[in-house]
Amino acid sequence: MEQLSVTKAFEGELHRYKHSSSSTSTDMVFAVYLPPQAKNHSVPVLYWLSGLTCTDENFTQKASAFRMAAKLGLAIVCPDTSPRGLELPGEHDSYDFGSGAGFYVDATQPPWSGHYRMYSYVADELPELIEKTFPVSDKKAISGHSMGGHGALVIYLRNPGAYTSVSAFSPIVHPSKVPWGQKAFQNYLGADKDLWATYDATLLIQENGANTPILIDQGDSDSFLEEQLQPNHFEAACARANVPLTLNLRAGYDHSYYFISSFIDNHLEFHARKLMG
Ligand SMILES: N[C@@H](CCC(=O)N[C@@H](CS)C(=O)NCC(=O)O)C(=O)O
Repeated sequence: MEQLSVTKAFEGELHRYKHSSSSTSTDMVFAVYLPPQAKNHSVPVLYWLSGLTCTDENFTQKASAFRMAAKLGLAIVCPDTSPRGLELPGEHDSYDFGSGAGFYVDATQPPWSGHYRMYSYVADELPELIEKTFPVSDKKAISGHSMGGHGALVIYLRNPGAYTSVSAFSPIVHPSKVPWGQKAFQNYLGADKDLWATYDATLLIQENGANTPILIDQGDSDSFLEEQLQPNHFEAACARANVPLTLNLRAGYDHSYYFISSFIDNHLEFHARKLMG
């Protein structure tokens, strides 16, 4: 693992690393914020998954999360949103597919299947690496934004017991039914709708339920709300499956990190209560 930087913040440290990933067969970069408590004892971890066009740096630079993470004693791990350094055909042509848009799935279709395996990377490889490298406990939670909110919900729902809690900002809750998800799933997963369903939070919760309350924040002035996000699908599925959901519709907020930074403290406190309770 190559250390790219260490930066002091709120008495803790933000580290960035590059490592060779067995999931993606590429180098991957991730960031980890270690709160000051990590100098004395192991701390729980929140995994943050970002959205389309992002790297690890959108959250670390724009979410304003580290003051609260330092207060709560929470580490935060931010992976990238896709493999990098490849030149697959069409990979860099659009903002909502390919680089910056791995959709947290394990692709089955060539040419993506050899590298675009972000589900395995985030759900399996990265936590294993984090837990053996840093002063963290095996208590973990997961959250994310938009495509990353989709990733957080899916990884949480497919791995019962692995995460103490899940939350999301502006998540793509029903990717099989909206243009962003359909484009990604068609290209990464092919035509098999049963396979699509294993990466669709609304269908997963209908099928499997969940055993902890879920927190979602959504801005009502988000320009993607009607076409891509449609949290009402997830809300209805949670009600049918008897899963407690807090869906905060926030008046006037858009899709940006200004929205995330306005409510990130609530999400960190929500996770800390479960991780440390
Ligand atoms: N208008 C955006 C659409 C993509 C977008 O809004 N991405 C969200 C996640 S879905 C984001 O977090 N962008 C980076 C940022 O705001 O820092 C673009 O084309 O770059």
